[in-house]
Amino acid sequence: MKEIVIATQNKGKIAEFKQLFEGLEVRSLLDYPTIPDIVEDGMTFAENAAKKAETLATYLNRMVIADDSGLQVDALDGRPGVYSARYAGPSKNDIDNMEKVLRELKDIPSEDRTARFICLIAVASPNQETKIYEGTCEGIISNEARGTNGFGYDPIFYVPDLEKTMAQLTAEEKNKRSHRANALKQLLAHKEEWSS
Ligand SMILES: O=c1nc[nH]c2c1ncn2[C@H]1C[C@H](O)[C@@H](COP(=O)(O)OP(=O)(O)OP(=O)(O)O)O1
Ligand SMILES: [Mg+2]
Repeated sequence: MKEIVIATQNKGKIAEFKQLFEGLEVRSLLDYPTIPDIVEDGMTFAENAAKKAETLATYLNRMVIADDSGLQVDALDGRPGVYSARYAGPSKNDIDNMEKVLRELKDIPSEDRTARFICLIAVASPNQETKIYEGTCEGIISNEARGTNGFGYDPIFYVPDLEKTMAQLTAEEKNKRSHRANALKQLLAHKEEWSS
């Protein structure tokens, strides 16, 4: 079976990529525990995605993809943005991160709680220019957490046309419309750019 390597330690992302890349063997940083942590010090999702993909591609001497993603809330001037994973502190706690967002939006009415998930996927290969693909997914920040599927900010991300939070969707439903699925569609639509 053909395999794809994804430079991520996030179990939620890994589970989604396993479904999205149905038929491929998906490997991740969890399969290479001796590789040192990759510091995400970029100013943009694209920089962080490229750094994660390039670091592991150099280390393994093969093609690697990486996903840098996060939540952008309009009423918070785009925060948590690139700091989504560590929004409430270095422990990267999903519950604390969601509580912080809900607290900051406490007095904001629902029509002003617009937000989007963003996903940048980088494809890096040794001695090749790194390619970047983007996907987004629009929603509203709910007043409270609802649902237990997915990961990260999914329980507070309400999808208006489905009248559910992302965490109330099945994995199949999320994978049809998520920022990650949309970025992957772009990647697959531009295969000629990176598959040489
Ligand atoms: O579909 C999603 N549903 C809910 N939340 C999401 C999603 N996609 C990203 N997110 C949030 C989680 C985390 O707070 C941040 C990603 O941060 P990000 O640095 O890309 O990932 P990470 O540090 O968890 O793992 P890694 O860097 O090893 O891939 O955005
Ligand atoms: Mg990260």
